[in-house]
Amino acid sequence: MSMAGVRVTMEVGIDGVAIITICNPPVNSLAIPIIAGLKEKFEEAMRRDDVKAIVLTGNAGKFSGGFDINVFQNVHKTGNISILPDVSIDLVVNTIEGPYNILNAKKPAVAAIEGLALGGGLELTMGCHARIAAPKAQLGLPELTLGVLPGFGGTQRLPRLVGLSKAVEMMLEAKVFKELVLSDTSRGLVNVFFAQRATSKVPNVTDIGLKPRAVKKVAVIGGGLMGSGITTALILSNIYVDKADKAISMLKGVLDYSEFRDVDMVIEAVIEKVPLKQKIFSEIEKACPPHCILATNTSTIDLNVVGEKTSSQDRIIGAHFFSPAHVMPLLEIVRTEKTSAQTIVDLMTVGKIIKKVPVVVGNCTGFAVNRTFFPYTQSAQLLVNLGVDVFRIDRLITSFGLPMGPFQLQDLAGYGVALAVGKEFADAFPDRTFRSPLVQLLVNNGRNGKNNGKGYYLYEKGSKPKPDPSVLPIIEECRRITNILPGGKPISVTDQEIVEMVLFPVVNEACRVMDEGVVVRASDLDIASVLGMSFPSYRGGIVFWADTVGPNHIYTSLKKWSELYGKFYKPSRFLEERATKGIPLTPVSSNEQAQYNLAAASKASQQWPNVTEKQSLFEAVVEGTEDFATPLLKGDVVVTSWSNRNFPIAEKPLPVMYQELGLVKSRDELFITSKLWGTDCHPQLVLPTLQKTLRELKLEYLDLFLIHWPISMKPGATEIPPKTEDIVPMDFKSVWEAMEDCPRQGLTKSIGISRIEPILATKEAERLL
Ligand SMILES: C[C@H](O)CC(=O)SCCNC(=O)CCNC(=O)[C@H](O)C(C)(C)COP(=O)(O)OP(=O)(O)OC[C@H]1O[C@@H](n2cnc3c(N)ncnc32)[C@H](O)[C@@H]1OP(=O)(O)O
Repeated sequence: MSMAGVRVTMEVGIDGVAIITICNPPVNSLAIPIIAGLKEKFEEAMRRDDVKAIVLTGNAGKFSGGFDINVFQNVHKTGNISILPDVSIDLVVNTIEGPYNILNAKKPAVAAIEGLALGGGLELTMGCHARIAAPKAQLGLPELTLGVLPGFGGTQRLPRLVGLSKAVEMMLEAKVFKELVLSDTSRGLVNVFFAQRATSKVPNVTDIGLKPRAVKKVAVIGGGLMGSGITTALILSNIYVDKADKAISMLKGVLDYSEFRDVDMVIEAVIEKVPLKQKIFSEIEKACPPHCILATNTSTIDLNVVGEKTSSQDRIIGAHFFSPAHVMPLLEIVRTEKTSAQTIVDLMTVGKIIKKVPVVVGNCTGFAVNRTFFPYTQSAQLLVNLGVDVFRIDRLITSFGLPMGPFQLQDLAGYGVALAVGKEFADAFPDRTFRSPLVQLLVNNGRNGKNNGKGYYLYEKGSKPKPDPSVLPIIEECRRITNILPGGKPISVTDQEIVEMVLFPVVNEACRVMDEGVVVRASDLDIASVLGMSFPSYRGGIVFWADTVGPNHIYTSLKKWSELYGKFYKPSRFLEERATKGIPLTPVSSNEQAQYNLAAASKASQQWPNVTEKQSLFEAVVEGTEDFATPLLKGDVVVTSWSNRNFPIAEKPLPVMYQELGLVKSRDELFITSKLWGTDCHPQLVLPTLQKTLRELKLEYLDLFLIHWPISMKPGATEIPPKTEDIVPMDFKSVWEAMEDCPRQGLTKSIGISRIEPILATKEAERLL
C-alpha cells in the first residue's frame, strides 16, 4: 500500500473560495493522514484573510467512502485502540467544534458531494453549513454493517442541527464507538469486509496483466432448478442466454448445437451423472468456438473426469452456484491444474457482472465449500446416534447464528441430495465418514423432507416448520442399528459442547482444505462460509471464528472426542501443528502476514510510541521488496525481490530495517531471495544483475538466487505471461554456469529456478527446453 497520492489539497480562487479536496484512492477513505490533512487545511482556511468561504469535496468523483477500515483492522490486530478515538474526537472537536469550528465560523463551509459519501464521509458533510449533492450520489451510514456506530458525531449532528448541543454526548459516543470497534462483532464484520475484497486477488491469475474478454452470449445446458436459477441470474444482468428448453431436449440427447457457434461460455447444469457430462463436454467442444469457456455446475464430480473426453482442458472450469442460484451470492470457481488463467479471469468477471462474489478454489471432492461443510451434517448425525435430541441440536445451532440447524437444512435440501452427496464423501474420505442410516429410514417411512411436507419437521402452508414427534421412533430404530451409545446410554453433553461437536469437525476439514492448498487463503473459506453456508457474518467466517475460539481448544477437544467416539473426530495434521505451536489457523501471507507480524512485534515492544510511523516505514520495506512472506512454522522472514524492478538504493541495509522493525534480531534470521528476471536471463548479465541487487538492498549476500522463469527475454519486456515476440532463445547451459559462479563468489548461498510451471504451458517453452 503506497502512501503516495494520499493527501488533502487546498486551492484558493481569486473569488476567495478555498476548495479543500480529499485525495485517497480508490474511495477517498478517511485515513489518519487525511484526517490530519483536513484539520490542517481547515485551520489554514480559517486563518487566511483571503479565504471567504470553503468548499469541501473529494477527488475523482467521490466524496468519501468513510473512515479507513484498515485502521479498524489494525486496531483488531494490535489491540491498540489509541489509534482510533483520539482521532475522531480530534476531528470533531478541533476542526468542527474547536477554535476553528466550521459551524461557528464566519466563513461558510459547503460540502460538494459527488459519488459516495458514506459513514465518516457523510458525517463530515454534516459538519458543514450546507451540503450540495450531485444526482446519483450515494449517502449512507453503513458502519453498522461493520459493527460500529457513527463515530464522528453523526448521531448528534442531526439533532444538533435542530438545536441540541453536545460535548458530553459526543464523548459518550466516542466511548461507545471505541468499545464497539473492539467488539467481537466488529472484528468479525471487518474480517468479512476484507475477506470479500481479497477474493478478487488470485495470485498468478489476476496479477499477470490479463484483461477479461467480453462474454456476451452464454448457453446454459440443463433446465432443472440449477439451470433455471443460473439462467435467471444471467438474464437479470442482461447477458444473452440461449434458451433453457434446449437444455431439456439436451437431456434426451437430441440437441441441435448449431446455435452454439457464437457462444462465449457454456454452463452445464445437468444431473450429476459422469457419462452424461462427459458426452455433453465432448459434443460442445466441437460445437462451440475455440475461445468458448466450458463450465460445469457440478457440485461434486472431479473436473478432470468431466473434461476427460475433450482436448480443451484449459477451458474447462467449475462454476458452482449455490441454490437458489439467482439469490445466493457465492460463486465457487473451480480450477484444475490445466485451467488457463484467462478462463478463470473471464469467469470471475462474469461472476461479478451477475453480482456474485466469485471465490477461486482448487479441484477436489466437494471443492472448498461442500467439502469443508460435509462434516457439519455428519457430526450432527453422529450426535443423534450418540443419543442427542435432533431438535436440541437444531435449536443450538440456530442460536449460534446459522439460519437453521443441520436437520432442518437436510429437510430443505431434500433427502435425495443428502443420500447422493453422502455417498460421494463416504467414497472420497472413508476415514472420516460416519454412515448413519437415518435418512434412508426416513425415506423408507414415507418422509422426504420439505418436498412432501414431512421430515424431521412438519411443513404446513403458512406456518413455521414444527418439530414432528412422530420422527422419534424412527430415530430410536436408527440408534438400535448403529448401536454406538456408550454403555447403552445417551451421552451427556452441555449445550456448548453440542455446538462445538458440530462445528469443530468443520474447522478440522477447513484445515485440510487449507493445507492442501484448495483455497488461496484462509479468508476465502471465511467468505465462502458466510455467503455459501450462511455462517454468521458477525462471527467473521469459519476460520476466523476458529481462531477466536483458539486452535488449541479445538484440537484438544477433537482429540478427546476421537478417543471417546472414534476417528471421525481425529484432528488433522495441520490443526495439530498449529495448535501445538500456538499459531493461528489463518496463515496470513505476504503483506497481510507482514502486518500481522508487525502487530505482534508492536505488541511485544512497548517502546514503539507511534505505530503508524513504524507502519509506513514497514510499508516502504514491503513495497521496496515487493513481496514479503513469513512462513510461520519456521519463524523465518523471507524477503523476495526481482531483478527487473529498479529499487531505490535502500537507505539502510535491509537486515537493519527488519531489525528496527523488531521482526528479526540478526541477518541470520532473514532468508533473502532474489529472482533473475527474463530480461536478465542471459549468461553475461547474471553476475552483474546479482551485484546490482545486492547493491540496491545493501546486502553482502543472498540466501537464494533464483532464475525466475527459465526463459530469456528481450530488454524491457515486463509482461506476464511473456509475449511470444519478447521471448528469445535461451542458452540454458551457459546461464546455469553463470548462476553456478555466484555462490562460488560468495554472493549467494544457493541457487535455483523458481517458476517452471506457467512456462511449461506455452509452446515456446516446449521448444526451448
Ligand atoms: C467514524 C465513522 O463513523 C465510521 C466509519 O466511517 S466506518 C466506514 C464506513 N464506510 C463503509 O462502510 C464503506 C465501506 N465500503 C463500501 O461499502 C464499498 O467499498 C464502496 C461502496 C465504498 C465501494 O464499492 P466498490 O466500488 O464495489 O469497490 P470495493 O471493491 O468495495 O472497494 C474498492 C477498494 O476500496 C477499499 N475501501 C472501500 N471502502 C473503504 C474504507 N472505508 N476504508 C478503507 N478502504 C476502503 C476496499 O477495501 C477496496 O480495496 P482493494 O481494492 O484493495 O480490495
